[in-house]
Amino acid sequence: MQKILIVEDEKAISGVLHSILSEELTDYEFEIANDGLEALKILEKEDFSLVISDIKMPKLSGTELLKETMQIKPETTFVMISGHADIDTAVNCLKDGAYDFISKPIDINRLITSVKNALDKGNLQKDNKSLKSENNQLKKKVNKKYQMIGNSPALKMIQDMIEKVAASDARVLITGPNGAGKELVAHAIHAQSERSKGPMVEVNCAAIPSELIESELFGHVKGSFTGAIKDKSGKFEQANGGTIFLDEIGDMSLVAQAKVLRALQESKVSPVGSDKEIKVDVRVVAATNKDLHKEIADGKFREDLFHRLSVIEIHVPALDDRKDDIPLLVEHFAKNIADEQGNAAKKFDDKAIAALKQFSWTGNIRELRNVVERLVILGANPVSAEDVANFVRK
Ligand SMILES: Nc1ncnc2c1ncn2[C@@H]1O[C@H](COP(=O)(O)OP(=O)(O)OP(=O)(O)O)[C@@H](O)[C@H]1O
Repeated sequence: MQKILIVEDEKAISGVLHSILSEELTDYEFEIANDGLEALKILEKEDFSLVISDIKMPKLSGTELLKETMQIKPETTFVMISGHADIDTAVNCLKDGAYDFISKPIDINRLITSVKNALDKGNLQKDNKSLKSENNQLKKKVNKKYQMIGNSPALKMIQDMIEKVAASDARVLITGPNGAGKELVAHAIHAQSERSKGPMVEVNCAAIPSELIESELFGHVKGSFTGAIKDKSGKFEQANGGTIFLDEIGDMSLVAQAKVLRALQESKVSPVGSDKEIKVDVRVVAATNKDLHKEIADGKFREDLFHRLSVIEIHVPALDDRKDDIPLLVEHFAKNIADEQGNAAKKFDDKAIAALKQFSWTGNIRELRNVVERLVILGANPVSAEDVANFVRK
């Protein structure tokens, strides 16, 4: 039950306040202190939704009580009660953090309104605080999922770039071989940006047949082609206010590239079969494992689209080019796998790590994760170089 503290040296007044307010506010518990010092001792031990305090009191005045409480429990809401002579002091109390003051003789209606408003404000602040902390916890969880492990200079440079580009709305092209972490970079950019409040919509351009990509990206209206049985929104519209991640952009047909180019130039999309144009506010992040310069030279990728997409280019190097990241990645994956299985994480001894560093990782980090999982299941604890020799065929 939430509590209200009444601080008043005149027992007759505290008694009246108590009986009026306890009748109005049946959901609250009341406590009475006879002076500021007694109140401070109570406040040090317990939390109150509201303190209603007289200003002029022996031992510790209401003003001093307010100041002391703001030091230890700044979230406490105060309503001050002032005599005629101390109106100026009451106004100063507002500057020191009190919510309101009521002058004597007390007008009952004014008292009840002020107390109810003060309680509402306190509860709103509490809700706001708990929503903020819930939001922060969620963000931390998301950020953890897309955490980029490693301390090689290459990875540190990528992390630094992510931090910088996340603060902007610039389009980003992420390049690098399969399994190197391009998708992770895209998620990290979104998660660290202001747009993280909005959606992150992923499109795997290689997985969508070229005749369907336009409808997938921009939506369609009912009847615009066989199979369009109802209106459907496209991925650009779904990503409004957030980020669209165009994965494997190098595999998109030239026809689809032309349409994406138009959407990027105009920040508008037209659903298939409609002449309506929809304005969208979307940040575009694209990724490819192809060498787009070569694709352009071969006439397979539009140069104008390349320039639109690659305002910032982040290259994620192959794991073989940053083997220094292997020890931390192994430890990270071993811990993740143990968490998934509800076991304690297995250790890898130095020789096992050295053996893993000897390999060539053509499947990059994805392949390393699979190998760690195999070794965690099949190997001893700690996982040894013999385990690596026995269970990893490369
Ligand atoms: N630095 C890293 N730290 C931790 N995990 C990583 C890191 N880089 C990649 N991973 C993990 O490795 C796997 C492959 O990464 P991701 O899917 O981002 O690669 P990709 O380059 O997008 O691959 P593809 O081109 O095949 O789509 C994922 O499980 C990802 O979480």
